Amino acid sequence: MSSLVQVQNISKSFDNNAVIKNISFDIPEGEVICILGQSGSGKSTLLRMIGGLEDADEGTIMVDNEEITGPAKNLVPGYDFINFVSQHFKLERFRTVKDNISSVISYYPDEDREARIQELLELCKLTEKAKSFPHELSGGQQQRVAIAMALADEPFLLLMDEPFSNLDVNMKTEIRGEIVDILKKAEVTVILVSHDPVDAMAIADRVMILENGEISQIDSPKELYENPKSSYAAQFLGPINYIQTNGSVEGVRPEHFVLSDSGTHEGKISQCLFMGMHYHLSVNSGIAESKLLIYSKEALPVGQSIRFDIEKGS
Ligand SMILES: Nc1ncnc2c1ncn2[C@@H]1O[C@H](COP(=O)(O)OP(=O)(O)OP(=O)(O)O)[C@@H](O)[C@H]1O
Repeated sequence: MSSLVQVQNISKSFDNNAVIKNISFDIPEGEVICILGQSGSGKSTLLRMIGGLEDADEGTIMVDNEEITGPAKNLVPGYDFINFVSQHFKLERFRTVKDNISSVISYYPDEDREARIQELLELCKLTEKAKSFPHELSGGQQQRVAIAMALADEPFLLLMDEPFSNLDVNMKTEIRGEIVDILKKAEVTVILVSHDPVDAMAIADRVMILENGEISQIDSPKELYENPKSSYAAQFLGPINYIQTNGSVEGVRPEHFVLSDSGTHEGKISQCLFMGMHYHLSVNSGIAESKLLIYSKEALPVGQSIRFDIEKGS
């Protein structure tokens, strides 16, 4: 797979405050990559520079072999082959779903436009809603219209800035699945910015962890989750315990502790909390300085001694 996006030695400061610090990475064509980081880590700034909406101080950005430059060099910032979807997507209130999509490609010849609209309605599961107005749609359906509009003129690159942050938790889970489907079928290259690790793990082929304007790690979600290279990356993706083994410290996710009467390790429960899917046990153990977080299917009494093994999958 060839690289569609090449970012080389990009830096950006605002008021002498370095926000992006000498970042380089490539994105292969067709990949969905998620930039994950805390608030203020520079995610949106990086995305906006890739889209040509913000000037970089140093470095180069290439998309499909074309150099991307910001507003300082472009009278009309942005590029035809790069589209944005943000949490503040706007649908025209007095236009139907079909007309909203159609407005993006009004310059297509009639026949091509109609064919493309039908394709997008089908891809985004909106065929039944073609004649509906935005206020007649659920938040998830509106989100899908926004994505159909962003895909309408067949961009090479789709940039999504926190597209799910206005949706409630239940809706988000459903929409996440639908969006994964749409993006994969559309075969478009996507950069998604999020501060939610669940978005990243569910949607992305690769995840970039951005820490204070620097890349902390880029890997597949599974690799990042199982083998984080820093405690920042580790904690970002979910709870992790640090245990001492053979003189070194190792990170172990709670689900890798398996309770067993004949387990190798021992500990004492200091707290047991019901968390829905399982109980969270806080456990004092000689193998860790801090309390361990261990999952249990059943409630266990505080003060009880337990034994457990560490079982890491491949
Ligand atoms: N136009 C600007 N002028 C001055 N400072 C800015 C500007 N844009 C961003 N910043 C600053 O740059 C830093 C990074 O901002 P950015 O929006 O890229 O972070 P982020 O990781 O996307 O944060 P969030 O998740 O909160 O959106 C912040 O400290 C922000 O205040």
